[in-house]
Amino acid sequence: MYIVQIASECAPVIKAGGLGDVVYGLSRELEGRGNTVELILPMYDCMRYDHIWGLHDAYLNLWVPWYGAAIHCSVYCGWVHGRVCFFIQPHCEDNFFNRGCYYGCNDDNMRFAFFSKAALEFLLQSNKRPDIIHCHDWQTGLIPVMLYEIYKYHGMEYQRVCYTIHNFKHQGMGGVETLEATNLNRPEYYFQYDKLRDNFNPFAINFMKAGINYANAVTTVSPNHAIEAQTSDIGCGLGHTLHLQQNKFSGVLNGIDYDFWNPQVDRYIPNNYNWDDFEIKTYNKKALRERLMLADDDQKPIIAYIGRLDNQKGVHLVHHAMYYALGKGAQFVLLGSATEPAINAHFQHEKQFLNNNPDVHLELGFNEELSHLIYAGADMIVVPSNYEPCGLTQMIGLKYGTVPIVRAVGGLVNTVFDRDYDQNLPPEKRNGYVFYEQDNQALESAMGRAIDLWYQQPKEFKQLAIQGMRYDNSWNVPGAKYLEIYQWIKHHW
Ligand SMILES: Nc1ncnc2c1ncn2[C@@H]1O[C@H](COP(=O)(O)OP(=O)(O)O[C@H]2O[C@H](CO)[C@@H](O)[C@H](O)[C@H]2O)[C@@H](O)[C@H]1O
Repeated sequence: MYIVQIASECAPVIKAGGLGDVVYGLSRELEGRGNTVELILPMYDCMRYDHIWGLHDAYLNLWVPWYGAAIHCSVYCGWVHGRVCFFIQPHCEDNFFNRGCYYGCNDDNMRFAFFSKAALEFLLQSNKRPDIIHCHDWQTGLIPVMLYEIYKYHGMEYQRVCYTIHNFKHQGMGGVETLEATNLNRPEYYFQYDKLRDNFNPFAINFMKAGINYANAVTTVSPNHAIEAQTSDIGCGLGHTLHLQQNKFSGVLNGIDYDFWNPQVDRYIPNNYNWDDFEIKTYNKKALRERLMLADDDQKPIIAYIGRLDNQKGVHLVHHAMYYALGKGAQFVLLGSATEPAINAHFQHEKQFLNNNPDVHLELGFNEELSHLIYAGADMIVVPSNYEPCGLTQMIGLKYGTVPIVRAVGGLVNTVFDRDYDQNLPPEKRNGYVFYEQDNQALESAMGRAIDLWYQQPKEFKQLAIQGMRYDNSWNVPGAKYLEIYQWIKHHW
């Protein structure tokens, strides 16, 4: 099959979070199974150009219709760790992707509406006719709309769309101007509830709702989250839309790329290891302590948090986890970045306050290399999310023998099984600790059990970590599931 992925991120060249990992990892798996896969991405000024090989011009005169005129774009092509990627660079005063950031601009909706339009225009003009267009999150929600309302009539009638939602919280809103800019026009048509009109704001069109209504198949990133999104407020107002479209909606658990996230071959960690030489992990722990200038004390476990610092991630519990760990005599390492000024200020303040404490380190910012050392060096990783569509950090933790302590939401439920209380799996299949409520006591109940096991029954703790390492969370199974979905939409629509 010929598959084109269209997204706003692809790790490691463009990565703000888990979306980037998934776009890269899934593409690699699909290619490994004999499919042709290409990616279309924005050409941001701030992406990691050092991860692109052989960047060359691929299509220099792409004219993208926009507001009744057209914007001149160049398309460049290069390899990102083996994946063929096309980068779209518009030449216009808006400088859509030369903003020094991936997201967070006031006109994000216009930036990505333009990107979606440009991606389709590139396919059309360069005569690319993939079997499947797989697009991701709100940034590309308008793609199936434009495909079926415009491009279908210009020679793209056989393309089918799979749309994957990684986070319902960010849906992308626009007004009449978005319809004008993209040449969709006809507000009286699109502003209907079964089309693009937002379920709550009658004056807005909703990009994600558009994607759900127009794509041939819609997925989210874990089976449990697919249920949550339809039946609770976690669908952020799209529950009803999903319910109406339930025949084409499902949850496919993400995988992680074991070429990149694998302690046996990871080139960012000083000592490679696996479950049969698990003791080597302690050298990474030592290296982590040295790197972050933590006290070199073998008698303490290291507990880590890695992730964006925002309300989704349960920041109040992240904060509590830090002090609870210290109170229990453990060390704590946090790697995270906050986009919200108040949350950023809070953790900056904590960092200063704890500056002289030899048992804690807060690294505020994005640091891919350091994240690998933390996964390899820590004993436990805490993921106390308010909601979590899938969650990759617990899966990476498992692979690195770093025991996850998670709240029972979203994909965390599908991947972490409580050592003491899981009812469905025998003890030798369990791999971490799970808590349910959103308060400090709930977090403590799980963290306390984990830390106590580390201190009191180290052999048992090691056994638990190794059981986690044996889990297969690779892209193997999810890759096959996506191919089934692609086949289904290719033959049934
Ligand atoms: N400061 C930092 N420095 C270095 N690396 C950092 C970092 N902060 C995060 N990372 C890395 O970014 C990734 C984050 O994965 P998450 O599952 O937390 O994704 P996120 O919530 O962004 O995305 C959404 O999409 C993904 C993918 O579908 C879903 O798993 C998730 O539930 C959903 O919220 C991991 O690879 C992690 O190591």
